[in-house]
Amino acid sequence: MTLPFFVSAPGKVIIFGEHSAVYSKPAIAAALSLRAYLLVTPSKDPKKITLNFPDVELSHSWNKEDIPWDEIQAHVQFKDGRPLATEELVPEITNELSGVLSDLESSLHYVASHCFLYMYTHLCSKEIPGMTFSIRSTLPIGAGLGSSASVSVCLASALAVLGGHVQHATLHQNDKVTKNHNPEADFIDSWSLIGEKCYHGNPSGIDNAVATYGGAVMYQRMKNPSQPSVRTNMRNLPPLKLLLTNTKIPRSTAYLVGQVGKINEKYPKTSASILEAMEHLANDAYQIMTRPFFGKEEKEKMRELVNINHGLLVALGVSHPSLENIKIISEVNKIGATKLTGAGGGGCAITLVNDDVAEETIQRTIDEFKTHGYETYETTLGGKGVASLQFDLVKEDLRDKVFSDEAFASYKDRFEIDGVLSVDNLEGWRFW
Ligand SMILES: Nc1ncnc2c1ncn2[C@@H]1O[C@H](COP(=O)(O)OP(=O)(O)OP(=O)(O)O)[C@@H](O)[C@H]1O
Ligand SMILES: C[C@@](O)(CCO)CC(=O)[O-]
Ligand SMILES: [Mg+2]
Repeated sequence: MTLPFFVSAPGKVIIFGEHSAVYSKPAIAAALSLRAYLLVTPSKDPKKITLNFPDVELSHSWNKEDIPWDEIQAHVQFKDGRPLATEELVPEITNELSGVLSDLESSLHYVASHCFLYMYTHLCSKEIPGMTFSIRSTLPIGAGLGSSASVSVCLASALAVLGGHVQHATLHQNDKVTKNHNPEADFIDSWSLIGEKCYHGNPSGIDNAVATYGGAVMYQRMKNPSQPSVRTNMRNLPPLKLLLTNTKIPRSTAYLVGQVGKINEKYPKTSASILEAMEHLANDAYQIMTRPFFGKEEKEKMRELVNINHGLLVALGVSHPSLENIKIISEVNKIGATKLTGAGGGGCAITLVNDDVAEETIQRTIDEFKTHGYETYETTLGGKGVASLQFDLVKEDLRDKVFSDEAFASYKDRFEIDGVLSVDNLEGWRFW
């Protein structure tokens, strides 16, 4: 195994169907150009595994010998010689890991470390020397844009490569279009879903699927968890002008998914009707988005569906005053239709911008958002999926800077990270 190397995976925006996706309804989502990057370097002490996750202020090391490898691996299931991503987390393994995690005080650090160790102990072995795993992301964290899934996909792909279950990515982006059957990406997707289970208990799998494969998809989890989810690629995403605005109100996806679960238990018939409405809505949107001609009438319908979807999410109790404020401001300025995106409760809203709005009006609205402390992102939809960057594939004069732990830790913001590492600009990135 040649170290160091990078992997990277995108965040996502759910256009229709968040929350209903958990209840096996279809949802439509697209990858973003905002991404997580994971750098794997050899540890000075080969017995040590270190996590450097500065975005969440986590820096932690373990002695590899302290991990109960034999006890954990006794519970690992294999299929075709590779560790199998199970339908549920194995409680005995979580229990074995709790001893190694006992010195992590904050629950955020505990969950992130558990997620790492759960995948590490399945995909790697005690024979593999210690390494340092450093993550930086250009995505806002806990804001509805799939930051947890992009991290899960990065960890799953890097650990699968280290464990010898998957080869480094080899495809140039243009080769990808022709590749329909992709067992290596499928393996990464299945393990990143395990990561998402560590983060929020009951994920639909849409976020990690988009982070793995990129592009835009209609996604549906099956009611029977042993059946694979259905993923329909939407190759020709219509030209949608979207504003993505972050309220910066922190929230947890696990909590919000749990709250919808409670509504579902308390009012099963009412909630079933809301979820069914969301199902029809995602199907209607899919029909409109895949029409060969996407004109004025289609755009108008999309905006109506955005408004209806937001209303249904409000009914499930996952909005927040700041999200309503973004909706009001965009309506007063008549820039387009707004809905929350991701789990809600804070985080981000998307605005589908009307075609005829003057650039000046959009800018004025963004400035108004700013006065409330909100941040609007410029990003493109249909971003590239999971990728790896090997040392040898980068131009010789750039290698030391690109793969330096110190340089990676020193980038001040997302612009500096992308300035060096962007999967669109730095030569050497390959895709699975
Ligand atoms: N850059 C990062 N470094 C380390 N951990 C991260 C990073 N980004 C995200 N995470 C992990 O993901 C968690 C946030 O996940 P959560 O699912 O709550 O939000 P999200 O994925 O951003 O939004 P949504 O699931 O609604 O799309 C963080 O608490 C952290 O554990
Ligand atoms: C809220 C949710 O639907 C989307 C989170 O991005 C949860 C999921 O689908 O896993
Ligand atoms: Mg998440």
